[in-house]
This record gives sequence, C-alpha cells and structure tokens, in this order.
Amino acid sequence: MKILVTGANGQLGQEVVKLLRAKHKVFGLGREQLDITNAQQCLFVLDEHQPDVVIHSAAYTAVDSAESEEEKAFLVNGEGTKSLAIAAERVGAKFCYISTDYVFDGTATQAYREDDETNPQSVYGKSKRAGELHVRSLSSRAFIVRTSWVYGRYGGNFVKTMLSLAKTRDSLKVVHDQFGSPTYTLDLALFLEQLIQTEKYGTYHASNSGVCTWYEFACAIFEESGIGIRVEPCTTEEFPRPAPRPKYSVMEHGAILANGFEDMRPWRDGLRAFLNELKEE
Ligand SMILES: NC(=O)C1=CN([C@@H]2O[C@H](COP(=O)(O)OP(=O)(O)OC[C@H]3O[C@@H](n4cnc5c(N)ncnc54)[C@H](O)[C@@H]3O)[C@@H](O)[C@H]2O)C=CC1
Repeated sequence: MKILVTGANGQLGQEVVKLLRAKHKVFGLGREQLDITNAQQCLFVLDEHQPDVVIHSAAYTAVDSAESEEEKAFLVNGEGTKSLAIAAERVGAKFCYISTDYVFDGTATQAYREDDETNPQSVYGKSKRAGELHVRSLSSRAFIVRTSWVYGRYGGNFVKTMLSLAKTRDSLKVVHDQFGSPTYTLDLALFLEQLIQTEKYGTYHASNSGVCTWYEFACAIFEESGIGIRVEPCTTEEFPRPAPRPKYSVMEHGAILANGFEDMRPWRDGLRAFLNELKEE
C-alpha cells in the first residue's frame, strides 16, 4: 500500500511513519514538503504521489495559544483538513483524520460514544471539530480517529515533562479532577495500521483503555520508573490555563470492538512499554 502521512515530523507522525515503513511504501511529509493550508499544494502533492491512504496527523496543536490565535487554528485544523480531504477524494485515497477528545465538553459522567453530540469548549477543540465536519462531508472513504492524552518517544509530552521535573524537584502538584485515557503513540500507530487496511469507515475512539486523572498518571509514571518523589493532588483551579480542559473526556471504544478490532491495551501497560523503550535508548 502507498501511504501518505501529513505532520510526519510531529509526535504521532514520526511513530506512524517508522512503524508503517516496515511493510508499506510510506511518504512521510512534514510542513516543508506539504503545507496543508496551501490548497493547490495539497492537490499537486497528492496527485504526484497517488497514495492509497492518507493519514492526516498534521495539526495546529498548541491548545492554549489557540485561544488567542483562533484564525490560525481554524486555518490549519479546519481549512487545511478540508483541502487535504478534497485532494484525497480526487485521487481515490482513503482518508484517516486524527481528531481529539477535546471535541466533547467533558461534562459527561460516563464514557463518550462515537456518535455522542460534540460540544467543544476550547478554540482548539472547535477547530478540530471543524476538520471532522469537512471530512464527513467531503470524503467517501473516511476514518475519523479521536485520541487523547498522547505521549511517545517523539516530541514533548506529559510523561517526559514529569520525568524531567523529577530531576530537580522533591515534590509536585498534579491535577486530580480531570479524567481521561493516556495513549502511547506506538499503540495508536498499531491500531491505525490495522484500520487503514480495511474499509470499515466511520468514527473511532482510540486511546489506551482504562481511565485515570493526571495525578494518577503522574503517580504511575514515577512508580513504574522507580522514582521516589512526593506527588500531591490538586484542582484545575489551582493551575489556571487559557484554554478550558474537559473535566471528563473518557471515550468508549464501541467502534473498535463492533468492527472486530482488538481493544487497545490498558494505559498502564502502554506506559510500562514506553518507559522500557526509553530505558533502552
Ligand atoms: N498530543 C495530544 O495529546 C493529542 C493529539 N491529538 C491529535 O493527534 C494528531 C497528532 O498530534 P501530535 O503528533 O501530538 O502533534 P504535534 O504538534 O507533535 O505534530 C503536529 C505536526 O503538524 C505540523 N503542522 C502544523 N501546521 C501544519 C501545516 N500547515 N501543514 C503541515 N503540517 C503542519 C507540525 O509541524 C507538527 O509537526 C493531531 O491531529 C492532534 O490534533 C489528539 C488528541 C490528543
């Protein structure tokens, strides 16, 4: 299969390219090779490469900055996704759009289903939902894959931040009133690899399974790494941020199971695997 990956220098993009390269012909394109806000370039580059599948992981991902850069966030996540979806449809490619738990408002008390109503609270979430709507209306072969709390070898993320803070601090306060599911980029990439080979189009929730708070996630990182540091739970109000975070963004994996895929492993197993990978480096 010929697979074109956007955002190939990003945290997820690099993992996807590395994994898929073993079995497929992969075109991993960073912003320098394909700026998705350039509609003409999207048409030209896809026409040139004639991919069977486009995995669209490029995005404006600065959640807090998006609050003051609304136009930029919508240009990349909304319009950019639209241009790419049009170009993919023209060459008959399957289109896999990576989306986010931030499309939900986080007021639920039980896990969100794929067809639950979206109601994003942040500019970033609204711009990603705009991307979802374009994909649904323009692509006849679309996978929309919502993920959450992503970490992995490439790029900055919560796990790496915790490990680096532990080098200089004796104690840390971490938010204990936001619930979600951490996701290891390798586990997500393994799921995407299976998904794109099918024609089981639709919306998927793909995070590692299980639920925790950021505080519980931090505790697990230190426990699994054998680091003795005091971690104290705190509230979101103690760490005000420009963009509102969903309080509860746990996502049910109904589509994964209904379509016969194996569920993604528990988040703590993914974390353990990632920490082992870091140790081996
Ligand atoms: N990091 C996280 O916790 C989560 C991420 N996601 C989604 O997962 C996907 C991958 O995220 P990450 O790899 O973590 O983000 P990232 O920020 O590491 O990578 C995004 C990449 O997109 C590129 N990009 C930005 N504007 C572009 C443009 N105009 N044209 C081409 N490329 C452009 C950036 O240069 C960057 O390399 C994104 O769609 C994001 O919205 C969803 C849920 C959680």
